[in-house]
Amino acid sequence: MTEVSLRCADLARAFGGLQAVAGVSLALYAGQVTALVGPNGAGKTTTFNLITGNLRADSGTAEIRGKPIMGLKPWQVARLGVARSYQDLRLFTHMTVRENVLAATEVSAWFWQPGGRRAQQEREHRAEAALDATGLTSLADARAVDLAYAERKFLSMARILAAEAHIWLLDEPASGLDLASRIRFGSLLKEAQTRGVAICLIEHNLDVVVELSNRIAFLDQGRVLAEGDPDTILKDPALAAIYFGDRPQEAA
Ligand SMILES: Nc1ncnc2c1ncn2[C@@H]1O[C@H](COP(=O)(O)OP(=O)(O)OP(=O)(O)O)[C@@H](O)[C@H]1O
Repeated sequence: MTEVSLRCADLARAFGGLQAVAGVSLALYAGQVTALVGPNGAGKTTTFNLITGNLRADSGTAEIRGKPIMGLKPWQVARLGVARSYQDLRLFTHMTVRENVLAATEVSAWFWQPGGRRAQQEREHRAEAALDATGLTSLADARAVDLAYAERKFLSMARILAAEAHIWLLDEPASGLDLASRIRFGSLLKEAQTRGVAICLIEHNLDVVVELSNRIAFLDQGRVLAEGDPDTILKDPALAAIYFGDRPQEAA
């Protein structure tokens, strides 16, 4: 059986009267891509926020390789090996591409480590490798704000790579990418899978989901309605009706 990298159970979070996440249970496996699929407002990004400590859960549990993480701060979760990307990318727009990637390497620089030249060189080496893997080496000295859209998406991925995390939570990383860029993106994921990274992908484009994911967790109204292999989930007419906004109860 494949190793479980992250497991959460019964996660819940309300915003006032709105139950955004209503008892989500989910496992992410080493070397596998799990796609979180569901209509707008289903609770996908909020689930990420609960896992990463960006939001506090009202209830539920989560653990990384068996270590409980509920209540930890985002930086503490990051140090347990979770890297996360955002829909709005959250780059340091006025820093250079290289500086953006170097900043992401600091997550694994433990505060008691002697800094020293060697540690610095190791971080620089990781940053250069991430730039190379994402095709950004020639743009390393450009400011993030001056990059084209697809290049910004790849910069966000370079930051993930440089963090050397074993769990990646990616919020719509392929949205707006053309086919060639999507293929490049797909090969980054494949390479990470071979290294045992557990990847969770929020994705609206079902072609991308089929291309890249091993499993789907289908969310609706804060709940996982179904989980399984992409073929089975995407062929389910009831889920398709929900996904495309055609619920039977809304038809009247
Ligand atoms: N900080 C917040 N305060 C109030 N309501 C929120 C907050 N964050 C999310 N919500 C609401 O919670 C629900 C779930 O939002 P969430 O962003 O998790 O959905 P999603 O599945 O990621 O949607 P999308 O696919 O559109 O990004 C939505 O109704 C959203 O408006």
